[in-house]
Amino acid sequence: MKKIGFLGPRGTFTEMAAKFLFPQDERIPLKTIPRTIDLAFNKGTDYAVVPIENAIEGTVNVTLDYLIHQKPMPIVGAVSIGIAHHLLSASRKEFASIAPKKIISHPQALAQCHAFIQEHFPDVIVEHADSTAQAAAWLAKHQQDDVCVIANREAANLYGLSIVAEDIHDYRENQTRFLVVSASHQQEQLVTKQAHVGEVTTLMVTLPSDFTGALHQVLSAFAWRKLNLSKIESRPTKTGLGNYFFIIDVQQLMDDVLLPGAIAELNALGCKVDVLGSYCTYSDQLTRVEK
Ligand SMILES: O=C(O)C(=O)C[C@]1(C(=O)O)C=C[C@@H](O)C=C1
Repeated sequence: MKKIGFLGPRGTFTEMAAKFLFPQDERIPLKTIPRTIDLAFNKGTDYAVVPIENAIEGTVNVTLDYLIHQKPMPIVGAVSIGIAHHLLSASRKEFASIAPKKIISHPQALAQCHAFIQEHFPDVIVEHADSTAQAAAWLAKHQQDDVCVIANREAANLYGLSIVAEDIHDYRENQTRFLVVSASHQQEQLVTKQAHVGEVTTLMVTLPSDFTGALHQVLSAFAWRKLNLSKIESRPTKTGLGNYFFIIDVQQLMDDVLLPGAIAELNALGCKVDVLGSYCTYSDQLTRVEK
């Protein structure tokens, strides 16, 4: 049985993702995303499952930055999970009669429900927790009537809280993509074939400084080879204002010809290229996106 680290406690969305990919394995809840990554890096777990991107709020910067700057590890898989947020209370009151002074949750969850909070509780104090389930566990312990948390149904059941408002995320199509990273395992077939929706190679490209049209030339190296890109994102190198690198997702696994050719072309332009992973992607929606 493998050991899977995830952002805990039990009842997080990350646990849903870990359970989906590793239903038979031992799942180990950890307090924060960095700690989850640390343990996999030190080979205390076989895999870490960490959130990377949300359809409403975008990249989970702490995951990307920590993986790049602190504990680099290959990405060996990714899974997208449908995300539904609910407002949870320790009391049994109806929505119309609650007046929370404070709403606690993970910053990503709070951001995904921003419009709901503004509309219904414009003066509420918003407090960050390490995860949605951690906020739910706190409320179950402290039983405060004037506090609500945002978390999922599983957390409501686990911690005995009631759902006072359902599906409070601001846009219906809410999904989060989670990465599976490992210091000890290669990419492998993680779940049943039906959940497999595609393949990705993630590259980190640092442009040479002061090179007019560099990004244009980088993109051309993929374009003329007909390599499809599904994401391009810039993040600061943390070496000075205005210094950025690019994270590029190419929609295919590493091959012998096209991707090595594109990388060689980028190197010739003076770019530094790191392959962060070449892996299969999965989804709980069970639909294969044909290329
Ligand atoms: O707090 C949780 O339940 C998590 O699993 C973290 C997390 C995230 O960081 O994006 C995961 C999915 C949702 O987007 C909200 C929160």
